[in-house]
Amino acid sequence: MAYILVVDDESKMRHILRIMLELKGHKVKEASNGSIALKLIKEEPFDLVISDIKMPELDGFGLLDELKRLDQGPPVVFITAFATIDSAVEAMKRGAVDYITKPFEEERIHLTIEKALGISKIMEENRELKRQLDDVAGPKDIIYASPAMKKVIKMAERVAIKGDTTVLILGESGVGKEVMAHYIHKMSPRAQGKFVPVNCAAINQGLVESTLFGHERGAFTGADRRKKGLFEYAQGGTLFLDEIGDLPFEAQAKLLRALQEKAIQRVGGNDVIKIDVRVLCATNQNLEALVKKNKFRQDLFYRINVFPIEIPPLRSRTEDIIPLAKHFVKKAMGRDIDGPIFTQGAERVLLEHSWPGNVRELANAMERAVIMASSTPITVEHLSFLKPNKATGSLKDFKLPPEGINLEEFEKDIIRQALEIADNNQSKAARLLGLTRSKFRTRVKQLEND
Ligand SMILES: Nc1ncnc2c1ncn2[C@@H]1O[C@H](COP(=O)(O)OP(=O)(O)OP(=O)(O)O)[C@@H](O)[C@H]1O
Repeated sequence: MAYILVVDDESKMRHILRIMLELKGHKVKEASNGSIALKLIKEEPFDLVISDIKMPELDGFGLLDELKRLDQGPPVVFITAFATIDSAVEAMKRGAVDYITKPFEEERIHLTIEKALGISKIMEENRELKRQLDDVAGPKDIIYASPAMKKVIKMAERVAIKGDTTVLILGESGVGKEVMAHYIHKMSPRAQGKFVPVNCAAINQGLVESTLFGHERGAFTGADRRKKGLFEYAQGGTLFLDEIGDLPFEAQAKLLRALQEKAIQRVGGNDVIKIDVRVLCATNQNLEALVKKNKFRQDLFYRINVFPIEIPPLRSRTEDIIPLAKHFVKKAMGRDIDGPIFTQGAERVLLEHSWPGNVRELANAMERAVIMASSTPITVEHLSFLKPNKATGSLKDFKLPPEGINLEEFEKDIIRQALEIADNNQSKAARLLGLTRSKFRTRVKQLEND
């Protein structure tokens, strides 16, 4: 038994197919065009779609294209009125798994459907395998939805496969530079090797070279044993040099040599040790400005700036805020969550905050909100520590446009916004507008009556 969606603008055709399919024990739903079908497919788990090609609004090919974009739709079998090779070939080229011809031959239809259902099962198994693979090899924790991040990820994936290219990851503090470095490693041919992150700003200045390149016994006071550095430790894998702008000047020369010669020497040693390590760097400083101030070597800057990737601040990719926030809430609660995670008002507060500390600030805020809320949905109250920019009584930034406004509509809109932020609590909404609850109610009533 399978769940099949029949899409045709002719109700008679849908009816004939429904009867044929139901007699074989399948469950059937009908749609009269591609748009309706698409909506249903997003809501329900169909095993198969049988669709006409020519239909008003969204035709069969359009539906197929949309399903491909969803990347998880059921397989599609087309119905063609006349068995012209052309439309059948076009259908298969576009990704349909098969086609049936009108007038229907019952036996052939059932054979086609059995075959298509077999393909459906394989597609589902493939998806499951891919999910399992992602769990093992891929970082599933890089969350994004914004076009800006999609572009960045695409670039990262493109450079990741070039397993030796140095990448410079730029962006404000907390935007996810380390997460990105890890992602590049995981998507690269070095994924089986180690990912070794090191924060250049956090290493004791005097020990930077020894930390990165290792030292021989007796190289300096306290070096009572030979020690391997992080470059050797990362052999075959990826070394991530975070806050590269803070690397001391002398160590920069040594790093440049290591990158150019793919070899290092331990501090106090003469042996040249070959290294097979990809270096990824990150900074939130302006390296060019540091070069001008003679704080960063120009030659090293050119060497590491081969492929810069800039991660935009969270405030300029607002589409990422809610998916990230939901991810952090689930993480903080340690489980999946049924039902809404945020109220509408809470989402609005999250979207309106400017997130100067970027994703890190959002992660910390969600941890705090979960403690305050203890259960979902999280409301505006649980986010009160975010202190939204409070509008001043005079609305200084609001300028009356020369063509004027409709004051009543404006007031209605402000009241609607207040209710949204207050999660429909009238007292809270009144407070947001500096009104008493009774005055607020009178206003609302007046506007409703107008
Ligand atoms: N796209 C993302 N998906 C999921 N988690 C993210 C994402 N981006 C950042 N994070 C999380 O936000 C926090 C900060 O990220 P990360 O340490 O990578 O930032 P950073 O830019 O390297 O910061 P800094 O400049 O301070 O070193 C981490 O807890 C990280 O897991």
